[in-house]
Amino acid sequence: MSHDTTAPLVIFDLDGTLIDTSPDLVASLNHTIAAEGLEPVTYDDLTHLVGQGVHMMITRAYAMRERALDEETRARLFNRFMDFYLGTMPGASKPYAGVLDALDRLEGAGMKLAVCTNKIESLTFPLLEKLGLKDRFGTITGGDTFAWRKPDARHILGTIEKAGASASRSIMIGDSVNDIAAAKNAAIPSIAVPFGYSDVPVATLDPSIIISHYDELTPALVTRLIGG
Ligand SMILES: O=C(O)COP(=O)(O)O
Ligand SMILES: [Mg+2]
Repeated sequence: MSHDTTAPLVIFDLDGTLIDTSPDLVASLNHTIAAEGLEPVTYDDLTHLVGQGVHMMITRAYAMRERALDEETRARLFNRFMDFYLGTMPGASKPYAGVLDALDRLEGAGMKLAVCTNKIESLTFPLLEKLGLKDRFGTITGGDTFAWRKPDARHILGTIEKAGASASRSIMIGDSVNDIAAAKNAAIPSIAVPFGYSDVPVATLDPSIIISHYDELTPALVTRLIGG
C-alpha cells in the first residue's frame, strides 16, 4: 500500500469565503452604474451578480435592470469600477470570523494554504496585501491567472500544481456553485460555507461537507475529507 506524504493543500475561494467583501462590492458597483443612471443594487442582489468577475458583475447588473450594454460602455464601466474599488480598498472588507485562527491551525499542522479565486489578480493581490493576508498563502491564483477559471477544473488543478501539491491531498473551500462544481470537476473534496454569495442554498450544491463557522475547520476535518 502506498502512502502519499505530500503536505495537504487547503484551497480557499476569496469573495464570500475568506473575506466578506460585500460592502465594497456593492459600493463599487453602485458607484459605477450610478454614472449611467441605473438604480443601485442591494446586498441581496450580490448573490446573482458575483462569481465570474467584474465584467460579468456589470453585465448582470445591466441585465437585472433590463438595460442594454454595449462593449464601449462596459469597458468604460470596468475602468470606473476598478478605480473606485482599488481607491477605497480594503474599505470595510474583512476576513470572516475565525478565519485567521483556522489558517494558524492548518499551517501549524503542516498543511499548505492557497487561494483560488475568480477575482482578477489586480484586485486579489492588493486586497489580500492590504488585509495583511497575502503572505499567509503560498499560492494565489485569480480569474485571469490561467486561460480558464472556476468551475473549470483546470483552475484548481493549476493551483495545485503551482503549490507543488497533489490533487489526491487537496481540498477546496468555497461559497458558490463555481467552487463546488470546480472541486467536483477536479475530483477533489469540497467544503461549502453558507455565509457567502450563493444564489441557492449551498446544500443543493452537494459539497462533501458544510461548515457554518471557521471554528469547524480543523486539521482533523481536512485529513478526514482527503481520506488520509
Ligand atoms: O469576484 C468574483 O466575481 C468571484 O470571486 P470568488 O471566486 O473569490 O468568489
Ligand atoms: Mg466566492
